[in-house]
Amino acid sequence: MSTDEWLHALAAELRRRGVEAGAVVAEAASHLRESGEPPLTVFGAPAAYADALVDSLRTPRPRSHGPVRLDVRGVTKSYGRRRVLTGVDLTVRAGEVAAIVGANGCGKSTLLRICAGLEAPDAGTVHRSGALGWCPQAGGTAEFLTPDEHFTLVGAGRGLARPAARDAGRRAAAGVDWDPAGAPQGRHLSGGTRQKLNLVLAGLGEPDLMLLDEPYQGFDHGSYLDFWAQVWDWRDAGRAVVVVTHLLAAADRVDTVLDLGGRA
Ligand SMILES: Nc1ncnc2c1ncn2[C@@H]1O[C@H](COP(=O)(O)OP(=O)(O)OP(=O)(O)O)[C@@H](O)[C@H]1O
Repeated sequence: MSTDEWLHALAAELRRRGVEAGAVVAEAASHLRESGEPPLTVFGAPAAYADALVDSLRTPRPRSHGPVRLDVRGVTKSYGRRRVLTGVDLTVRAGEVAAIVGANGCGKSTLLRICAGLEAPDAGTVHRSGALGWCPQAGGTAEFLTPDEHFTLVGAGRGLARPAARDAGRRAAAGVDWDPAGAPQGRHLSGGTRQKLNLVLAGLGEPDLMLLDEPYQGFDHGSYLDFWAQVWDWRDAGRAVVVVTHLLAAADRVDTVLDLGGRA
């Protein structure tokens, strides 16, 4: 069965089960592109994978009773005449993971930037508590600094001495299958490796609230799985994590799915 045939079959199986197929199929397609492996090896038969997805969407996890780290109320945002967000609410507590999902252009990154305080909403409020870790979708690294220099610089801002920052950065990098020791300046890193650097920087100093905008772009399949393992570890350590993602396959394990729907 070719990848296209498998994806069509998955879409049909999901629709048959009453699940909106678009985002899930796009996610599966992106995995398959990255992994280069046959769909039957990665996901198994379309019907069985659709069953597993539907089951996972029905399994609620007990909610955390930790303190609220992010509270978004009635956030509305327009660019010119174009309304991007309308009355968005989101609450994330310590020990919880929230996923922000939706079609390309529906406002996921805009919402995350507003949550990070990088942009102001037209209406509504955002309250954060605790230290913030931020991983943008792209950019965020310096062309002329090595990874170790990034760790030192960002670590200093978070109260870490130089050796502690470097060790923490290298340890976190190993968690996504990357060894940054002796790595070249940012401008010479591949796109996926730059994203690994961004992700490691977001987690430096163990911030209470992590805002991650599709942080796994360019990761190979193994690093992508490592990323989610890292997210569950952060959650279990009591951190609040918000991930912008197309990856509804992780919906069984996140505490909140905020679906911003179709294109704004
Ligand atoms: N600074 C800006 N000025 C004008 N329009 C903007 C600005 N930032 C975003 N937009 C528009 O707002 C809409 C939402 O963009 P946003 O990047 O938040 O979507 P998204 O859901 O994150 O998309 P994707 O899944 O492709 O990353 C898009 O139409 C985008 O072109």
